[in-house]
Amino acid sequence: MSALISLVDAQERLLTLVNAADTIAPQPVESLLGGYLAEPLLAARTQPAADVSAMDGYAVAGKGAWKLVGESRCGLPFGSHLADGDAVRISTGAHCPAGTQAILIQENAQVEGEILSQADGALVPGEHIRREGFDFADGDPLLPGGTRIGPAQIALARAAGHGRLPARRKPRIVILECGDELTSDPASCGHGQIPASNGAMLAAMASAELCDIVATPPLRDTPDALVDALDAHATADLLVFSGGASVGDHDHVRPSLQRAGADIAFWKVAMRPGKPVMVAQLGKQLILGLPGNPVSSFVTAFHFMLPAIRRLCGASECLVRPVPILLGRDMAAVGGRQEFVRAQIADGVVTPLDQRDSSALLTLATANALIDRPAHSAEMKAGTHVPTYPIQNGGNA
Ligand SMILES: Nc1nc2c(c(=O)[nH]1)N[C@H]1C(S)=C(S)[C@@H](COP(=O)(O)OP(=O)(O)OC[C@H]3O[C@@H](n4cnc5c(N)ncnc54)[C@H](O)[C@@H]3O)O[C@H]1N2
Ligand code: MOO
Repeated sequence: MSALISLVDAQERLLTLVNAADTIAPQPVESLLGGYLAEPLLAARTQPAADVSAMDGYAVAGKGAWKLVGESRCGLPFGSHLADGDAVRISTGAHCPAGTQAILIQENAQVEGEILSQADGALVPGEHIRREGFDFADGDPLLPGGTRIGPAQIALARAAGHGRLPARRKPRIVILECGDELTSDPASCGHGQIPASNGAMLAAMASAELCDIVATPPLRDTPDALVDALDAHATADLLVFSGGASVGDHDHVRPSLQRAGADIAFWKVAMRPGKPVMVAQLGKQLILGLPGNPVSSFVTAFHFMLPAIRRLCGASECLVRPVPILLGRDMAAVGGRQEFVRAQIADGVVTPLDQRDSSALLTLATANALIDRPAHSAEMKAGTHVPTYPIQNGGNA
């Protein structure tokens, strides 16, 4: 039970334990920002619904000069067709009347009274015309289920005729931080106490996903407090413990879970920081035990809590993939635990930060990336590409 497993095996194991939450009644598309499509998105209309102009100018039929016979505006299409020698004033996005052969852009046009002629440029048949359905047609499959819903997906869904979409119940995530030393009010720490900071950090990380988050006041380091917390939150989809994950006299999370009848899927992963991370199941409930050191909590939340929440929310891609970025400084060889090194990306180069202690929050808050150094990997020279996870961690963006 206490042998270290690799991160990749641990994540695979975790994701086999989690199912997406049930689907519920369709919800307004705008309310699904940050969620995932519960079903594939199909077009319920054709876009554009007719041939439309891509430029402001004139829709013309035949060779010029032309007689101006009307106007086609957005929302008010010209009601008739163009005969040879006819033209209509047209706006960007307006329907091209039947019979339109080309769009004469207004910069190249000359109008005298009702007569339009070409003053400049070339008139290419079909140019500046967006054909009916070139973006998508009614019934087309647009996006697969499990796609993340961001601003562009919201716009696409609406353009495709959907004001509401099937949705999933928001999973309920409860965050529990354990430690006799923790105080809720950072401004009033007694002797031997420190401000509780992991719970707020984990809740902030989880808030990137469309879930209901309950952050509780710090728990005492006692088995009774843990058992009471398990009872109190029995209906949550995911319980996230921070602290009490290791082997000390006051680390009660794993033994308390075992006593409560939970199955421990794994405890201890070959990673640094974050080794004592634990995943368990109690009935249908998933339980994560994250190590208390703040940077260990952050890194294990990044690799376990967020993927688990994404799976509950119905994501098809739950794991973030690292991107190769040019290394700014040599890095030493790595031992038996995969390392995640706080780093800064600037001007396309990633530079590791010196402080590696897993309690050092300042370095975490200064970092905008984690460099991924696989276990047993050799020394890396500056100028080579290193797998890197950009992290949402404040900053200017
Ligand atoms: N003999 C061993 N000792 C330790 C081992 C080990 O293998 N053998 N593992 C070390 C590693 S690695 C880590 S990481 C830590 C994890 O410890 P716990 O999960 O049991 O965490 P705690 O002991 O409760 O706390 C550790 C540290 O973090 C501070 N902390 C805890 N919770 C919070 C919070 N919510 N907000 C802010 N800070 C918090 C706590 O005060 C401690 O300083 O174990 C090593 N030990
Ligand atoms: O997570 Mo401990 O992760 O090595 O300080």
